[in-house]
Amino acid sequence: MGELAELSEALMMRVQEIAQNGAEIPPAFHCRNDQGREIVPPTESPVPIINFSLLSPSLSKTEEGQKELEKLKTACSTWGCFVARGHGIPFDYQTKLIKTCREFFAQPMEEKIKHPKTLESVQGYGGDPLPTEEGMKVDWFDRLVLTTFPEEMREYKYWPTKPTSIREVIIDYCLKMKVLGNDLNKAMARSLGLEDEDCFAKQFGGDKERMDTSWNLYPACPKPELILGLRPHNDASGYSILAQDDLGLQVEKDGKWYSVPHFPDALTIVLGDQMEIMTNGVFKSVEHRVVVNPKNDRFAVVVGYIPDVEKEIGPVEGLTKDGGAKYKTVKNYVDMYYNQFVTTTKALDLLRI
Ligand SMILES: O=C(O)CCC(=O)C(=O)O
Ligand SMILES: [Fe+2]
Repeated sequence: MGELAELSEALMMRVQEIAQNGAEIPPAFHCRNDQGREIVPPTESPVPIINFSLLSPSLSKTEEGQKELEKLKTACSTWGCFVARGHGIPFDYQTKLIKTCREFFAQPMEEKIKHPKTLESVQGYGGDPLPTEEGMKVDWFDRLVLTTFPEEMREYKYWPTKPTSIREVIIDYCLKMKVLGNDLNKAMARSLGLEDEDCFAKQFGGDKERMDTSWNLYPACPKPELILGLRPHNDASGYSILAQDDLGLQVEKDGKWYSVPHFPDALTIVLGDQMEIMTNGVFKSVEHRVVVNPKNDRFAVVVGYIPDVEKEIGPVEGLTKDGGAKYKTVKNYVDMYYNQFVTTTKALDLLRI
């Protein structure tokens, strides 16, 4: 078998199957390394919790509103992450979303691989290629990745049709996240005291922002101390909005791993590299990873909120007054990020001035 064919075949094998077969965990998954960092449990985790409803512009002059904006600024600049409650997405709606995600992954493999990820694209159903050579390490998860907005970027060949509601659920949820993203862009600008509260929205491209969605399944694993659902990484997005059905996400701060607390009604916002660039380093792109549960499968629906690929982004004017720009401008950072992924130099480091 040729190398490419072998790799394609490997792409077809899924972590879910390995977990269901109950076989030994292949050594390629043995990649957990806590890097000597203490792990702070969720019950003691100080990861900030923001009440989104208090970020509304109508409250920004009130004491409560001011306090929450201040909290948002501290969360984004010291943690690069926060848990959002009071965001207005009904709890039933979120439950339905996660249910559809579970239904998708519960289908037989023949159904799911009708729209597989290919070697050319990160879109479709798949995950990390299973190793084809010695020393390759892989994460313990399967995922469905799709670009949902702008509409003209959709490639329906990667979009599943079952369960029957799936396309509608994906689009409708991303539309809701578009509204939330718009509100968050404004709130972040207000929290930084920027004159133009649309400065981030403009960088995202107005209505042309890109939104990628990733539906992640982390099968239960009897040996969570050996493996990672997702190895430490920073997101290439502006920020990612996560709905999860369980604990597992950890963020790095001051050399420790902090477990992100889980509330079924909450969404977690993880700041990516492009928000760090746009805020001239005031907000922080946060390193994060996922640990796996020994008993239960874990599901997460991630929406990457990303600047328009045609748009040049860079530090916003109001944040370069003292000391100038710390980052170069860049277009289509996501591609740059993935091109750098296999090297030792991070894409963000190439843009630092
Ligand atoms: O599953 C999670 O909680 C995090 C997922 C994540 O970090 C990602 O998809 O980039
Ligand atoms: Fe991530």
